[in-house]
Amino acid sequence: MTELRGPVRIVGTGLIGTSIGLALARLGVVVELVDGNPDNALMAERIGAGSRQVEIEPQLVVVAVPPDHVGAVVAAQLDQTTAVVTDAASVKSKPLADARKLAEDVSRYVGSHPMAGSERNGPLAARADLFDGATWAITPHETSDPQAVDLVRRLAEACGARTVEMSVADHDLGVARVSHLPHLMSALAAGTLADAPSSHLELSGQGVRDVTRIAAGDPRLWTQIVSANSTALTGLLEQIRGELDRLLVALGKEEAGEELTAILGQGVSGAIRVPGKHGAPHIDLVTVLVTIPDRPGQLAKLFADAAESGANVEDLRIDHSPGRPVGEVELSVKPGTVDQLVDALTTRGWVVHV
Ligand SMILES: NC(=O)C1=CN([C@@H]2O[C@H](COP(=O)(O)OP(=O)(O)OC[C@H]3O[C@@H](n4cnc5c(N)ncnc54)[C@H](O)[C@@H]3O)[C@@H](O)[C@H]2O)C=CC1
Ligand SMILES: O=C(O)C(=O)Cc1ccc(O)cc1
Repeated sequence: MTELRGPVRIVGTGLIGTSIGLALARLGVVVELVDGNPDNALMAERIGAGSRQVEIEPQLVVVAVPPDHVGAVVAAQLDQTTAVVTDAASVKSKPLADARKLAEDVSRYVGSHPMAGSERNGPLAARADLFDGATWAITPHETSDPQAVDLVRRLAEACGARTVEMSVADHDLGVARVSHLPHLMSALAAGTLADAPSSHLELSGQGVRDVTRIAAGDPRLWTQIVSANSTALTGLLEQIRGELDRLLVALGKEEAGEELTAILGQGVSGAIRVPGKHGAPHIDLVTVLVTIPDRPGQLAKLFADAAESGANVEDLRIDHSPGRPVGEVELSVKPGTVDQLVDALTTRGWVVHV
């Protein structure tokens, strides 16, 4: 096994690069920060992700720049160092093809992709715990050196992630389904709100927030991501176009109940296959709804009371609309622990619904 000793050079100190730096800093690994925009490297240094000047040669270089630039930066780093080089781009075929055009030998390069991020960008959006419990894909190519693959796996683990190894092509098909298509659907749904009357937007609840959150991602970055994965996306979008036509026909019928139920049922079948947190299989959780007065300190009290119950809160959602005197907190717990949570909260005066 190859040990991750560092230094690790990060090229591209935005959301992902700076988060990797912060995660490695937790372990005391020496991190060098490089960015085409000096302000971003300075900001990343100031928030503790590493240092802009490191005298020792890197053991590993992580390229965390937008996909169109990855191949060139990877090739330059292979040329300038003797380090293993990886990248974090959301697509894997194009960076590899670009790097191969520019570098003679790409055996020290192994692509990778942390499956965690945010709709925000830049170093100020970075978090040390961004990858804790997340999946991180490692995508060796035909000539990747096995020791380089090992070192990249070590990087992902050091950042708190669990790794899955897959081919470059399979990765790009997979992310088209679980990341890029959902992003485009979110953008289309959110786009219809751009000119909506504010009286309609005032009706917004958690559902529309869930569906539109990722649409706020940087359009320039996402243009590069979806363009680089256009073949896989085209197939999926054609499938969706067929389903949209089926939906329109069903909605146009007077007695369309069964057809609509079938389409919505297919959605349920897909939704329950999305794995739960930490890559674990999906388990049915029970949601306990707690009404919470809009006063300082109430959330802290609720969490303390929930902890007293001994039930582990697996997921949490806060639905709070400004101007309303109360908000609602959803605590998701395993079915076996619902009663103890409800009892403990009710005894302590909370208004609880299951
Ligand atoms: N945003 C997300 O949630 C996720 C993004 N990724 C991938 O990570 C990579 C970085 O994305 P973000 O951190 O979100 O972007 P970002 O916009 O926050 O950061 C990108 C950084 O790269 C720098 N940069 C651009 N071109 C450069 C070059 N040629 N040389 C040196 N620095 C350069 C920019 O100045 C910026 O600081 C992308 O390839 C993206 O596909 C992967 C997982 C999640
Ligand atoms: O914001 C989220 O929930 C994401 O899923 C972020 C994300 C964006 C791009 C990726 O390549 C991987 C993850």
